[in-house]
Amino acid sequence: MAAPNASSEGHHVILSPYRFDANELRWLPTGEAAAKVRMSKEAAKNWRLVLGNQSVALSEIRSTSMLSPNFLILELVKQGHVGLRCEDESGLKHFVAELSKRKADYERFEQYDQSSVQSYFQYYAKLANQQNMLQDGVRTSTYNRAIVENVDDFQGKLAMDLGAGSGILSFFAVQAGAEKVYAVEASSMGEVVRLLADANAFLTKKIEVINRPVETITAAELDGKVDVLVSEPIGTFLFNERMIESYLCARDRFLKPGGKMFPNAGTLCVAPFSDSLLHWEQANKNGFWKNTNFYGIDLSAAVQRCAKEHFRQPIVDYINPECLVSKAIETRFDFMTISVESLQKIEIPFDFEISQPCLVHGLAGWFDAYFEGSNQTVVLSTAPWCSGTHWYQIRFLLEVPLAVNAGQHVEGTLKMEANSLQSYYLSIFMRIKGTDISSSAPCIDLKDPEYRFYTSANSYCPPGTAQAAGQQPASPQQYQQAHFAQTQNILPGQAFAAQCETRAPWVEATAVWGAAPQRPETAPMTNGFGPRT
Ligand SMILES: C[S@@+](CC[C@H](N)C(=O)[O-])C[C@H]1O[C@@H](n2cnc3c(N)ncnc32)[C@H](O)[C@@H]1O
Repeated sequence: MAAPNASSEGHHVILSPYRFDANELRWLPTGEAAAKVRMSKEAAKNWRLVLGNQSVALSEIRSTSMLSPNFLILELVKQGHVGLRCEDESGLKHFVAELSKRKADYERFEQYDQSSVQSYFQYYAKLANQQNMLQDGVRTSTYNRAIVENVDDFQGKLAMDLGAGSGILSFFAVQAGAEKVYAVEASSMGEVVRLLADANAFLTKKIEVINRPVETITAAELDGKVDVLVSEPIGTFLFNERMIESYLCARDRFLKPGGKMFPNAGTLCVAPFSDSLLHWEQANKNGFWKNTNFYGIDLSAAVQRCAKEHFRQPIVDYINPECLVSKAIETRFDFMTISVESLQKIEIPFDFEISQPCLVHGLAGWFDAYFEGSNQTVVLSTAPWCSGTHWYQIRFLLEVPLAVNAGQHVEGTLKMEANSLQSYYLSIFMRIKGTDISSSAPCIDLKDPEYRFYTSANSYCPPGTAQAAGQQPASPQQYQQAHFAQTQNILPGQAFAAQCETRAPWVEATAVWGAAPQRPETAPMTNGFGPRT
């Protein structure tokens, strides 16, 4: 489909090829070459319809159907550009400003790479993938508590469940006393919500399924604004999938003033970590490309590129809390107030005091989600010291680690930039405070993580967490021993390069701690949107 176009040429606004409802300034990204223009007869006097180089005042158009005394409905079925022209330039400016605001909502999925959108909804259309989320006991039970234990926010209320999936949060809302729940689901999983609701007598009349992206719903389709919005729009490192933007869009358009959001806030947490084994694993993944005689071809020219490729990948697995070498910093995002625009570029400055002499190999991250209800606050935490979830934790690696002594500070910034793959590119800059010794990770691709929990026998398994098939946790004690053997003689600010040669022996020793890696029984399913596995 062609890129959306709403350019202003003089007094013309050209809209192509979207269906367009001028009265509500509503865009439907259907790709149909037809336009629907709806506005009051009064407003229509000032507007002209432009088709190619012909234009006609809306009020003069005869081939219209009158749906109500107040609205003029015009259906155009011709191919090509369809537009409006206003005689009054200030009116046009106002129109264009409003249009741009509304356009952002309706084009949410148009702005993305379409193959990304397609695989995204295909993924969620499968029961197996909904089941994975439902069976994340920490996630589902926390949502359950947050909803059913905040009865005052649901009793007799009108609710919306954005991204209903199998419908579970809609059903919890009814259990908490909601009068009616709009279960909004863009994928064909909407059919399952209906199926399950009709199979459970207490749900059937209380659930209304809207099987479309929330961005395409109009207020007129609802009984009114809702009292409470529930959603699980959370991807890896909170923001992968960019579904929180749809959550904010639903808030702006459908939540009553003073209404509640479940969750109402999220915190992103980052802390520096030291994990030489992980770094070594990644640094050595380019081994194949060192081959100088692969069927007579020297592959080694690709070695550097291969290393960069692996360091661009965030590592998703559980983190042994002992790897963290400073207290985490938390950045709170208040879903009740933040804007979609504020999520396009996120910057997290940091200044960590390092607790022990170590190599800092990068930044570890996780998130918490808050449900601050009228009856009680419930927190869904994915921190390394909490029970594991399907989000695990995440680590962003520095290709060249920093050697830091206890008490030194590491300062810098984590930057996140939204991209058209419904995800983010991240960059990290870290410097030992008061020195010019720094390291950076310039382009990390949040959409393309390595699910190390499934690929490395060295991946950590927190107590009480079911291991992936074939996984053995590395011993934290042995790990720490080896780690400190490597790092105890580091001078303040000494660059890592000098340490490289001393690394291999103990890493080899640690590599045999676990059982030999085996393929997990079920290979992780992924659409590239985080460990929904
Ligand atoms: C993470 S799943 C959560 C499913 C379910 N609420 C649960 O907690 O088990 C997110 C769901 O939101 C749907 N979704 C994502 N963006 C959407 C949008 N803009 N409008 C409607 N549904 C959306 C996806 O298809 C997916 O089923």
